[in-house]
Amino acid sequence: MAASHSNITVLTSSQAIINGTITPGTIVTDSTTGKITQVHEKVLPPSAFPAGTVYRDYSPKVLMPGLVDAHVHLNEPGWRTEWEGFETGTRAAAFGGVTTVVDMPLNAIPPTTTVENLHLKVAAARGQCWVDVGFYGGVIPGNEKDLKDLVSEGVRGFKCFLIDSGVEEFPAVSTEDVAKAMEELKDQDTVLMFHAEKLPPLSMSVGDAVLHGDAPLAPTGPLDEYLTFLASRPPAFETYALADIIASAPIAPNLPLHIVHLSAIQCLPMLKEAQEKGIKLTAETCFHYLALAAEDIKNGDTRHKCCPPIRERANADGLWDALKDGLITTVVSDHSPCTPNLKVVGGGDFFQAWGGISTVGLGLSVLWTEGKKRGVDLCQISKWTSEETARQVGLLGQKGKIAVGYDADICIFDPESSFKVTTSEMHFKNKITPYEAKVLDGIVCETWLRGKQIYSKDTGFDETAGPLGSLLLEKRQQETVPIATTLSAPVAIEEIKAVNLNAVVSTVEIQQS
Ligand SMILES: NC(=O)NC(NC(N)=O)C(=O)[O-]
Ligand SMILES: [Zn+2]
Ligand SMILES: [Zn+2]
Repeated sequence: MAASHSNITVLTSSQAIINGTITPGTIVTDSTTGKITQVHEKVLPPSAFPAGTVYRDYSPKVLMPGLVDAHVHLNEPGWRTEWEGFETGTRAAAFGGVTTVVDMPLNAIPPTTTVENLHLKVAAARGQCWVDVGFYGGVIPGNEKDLKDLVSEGVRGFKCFLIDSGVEEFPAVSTEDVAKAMEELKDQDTVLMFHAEKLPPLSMSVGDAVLHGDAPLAPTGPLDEYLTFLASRPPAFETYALADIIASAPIAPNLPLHIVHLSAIQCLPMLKEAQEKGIKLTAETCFHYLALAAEDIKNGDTRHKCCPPIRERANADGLWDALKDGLITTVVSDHSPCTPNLKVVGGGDFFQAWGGISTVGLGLSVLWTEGKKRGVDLCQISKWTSEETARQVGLLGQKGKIAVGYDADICIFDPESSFKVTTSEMHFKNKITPYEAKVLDGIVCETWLRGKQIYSKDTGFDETAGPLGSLLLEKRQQETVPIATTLSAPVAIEEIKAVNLNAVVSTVEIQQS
């Protein structure tokens, strides 16, 4: 009898993030269906479950939903697999309690701009992923007729650039191209996302500088000085792009629009006003815009180069406030690595170095380290990095929450410990990140994917089971109301055992063996 319940595992702790609060919690998971079958807002003893049930008490560590990192560049297939790949990128994710990543359409060759190209990407990913992986499609000039087919094939949204992307096979779109994409997508269940930096027109003044043609602002100081780089991508690039997006929004009033990696706080009043007018516009920001500041970046330290740039500390303060107010809803990594020779180059020339920061898997600790100084709790962090990111990519109902019927993706987090970031904490392919040698608070002790432990701080990755990640190619879904809800009222032990044996969760039936 005992062996028949080996697919059921009970995770319990005096601290769990359930229904948006930290509470004692017990989570019953089924590794056969991969689902959470019961959630109790209290610590239940092993005797509450049938003999043979695996039972783990993690008190006082925090049981939280696995993170959904809605913005990573895994760069495979093609020659930039040297920069990152599915195996290493998703391993790094699992290390950091991230159980789902969504891969950006650019940097791989070919880019994910057609169904054929998506199929190549999916073939490259299969069997390599330690966590679940979804895919974005890309909008480039002239591919509007590919977009609906990409929706049908399960892309979780689309990204386009309003400025040079840094890679030639993924050109920027014009306002007219955006209009065409919006026409195609206006009745589709998807999201259109923008790299929202755009060059204002000729001789529009930007701060002290005046723009010339469509070239980015020419450097006005030494090329290895961070402030020279910062000044070359001013907030006006972001506000100008945002104004353009807002002006186009009426073309597709039902289509969700989303700003990726928002950096400049000057965008915030515009975002607020657009949302108040009923425009379906959301924004994400990144770990590095919240935790790093221009004042601290040493000249020549091109590990910090990304676009839009990391701005001053006062800017980070404003981004934190916008998160707390719910104006910005998500925080992602924008993990966009490259090889060291392209990142630290030309004696620290910010204009030659690749733009992109390696963070996947470090984000939870980065956010906790900075957030707790600012009075932020783990529930808020979890909302920004799990629940809301899952919603953003159409996975809410399946990912991003500890709730019955959801995938049993769990991160076990110890907020009281800290660690120094060394190469052994960097599981991404190229061990180069601005967080190197920094001490971060909060350690991910274990990561569980669909009811199975895939990573443990003590025993490492489960190499025997191998990468267990699935590719998320089913169509986007809205949140569904699970059949069973969290049980918070006192429940008799016999009743729990009965539920455990007979649980039917959403449409998935638990198999009895
Ligand atoms: N080609 C890129 O990976 N670009 C990325 N680069 C950054 N953020 O610096 C991005 O998301 O725009
Ligand atoms: Zn971008
Ligand atoms: Zn990106």
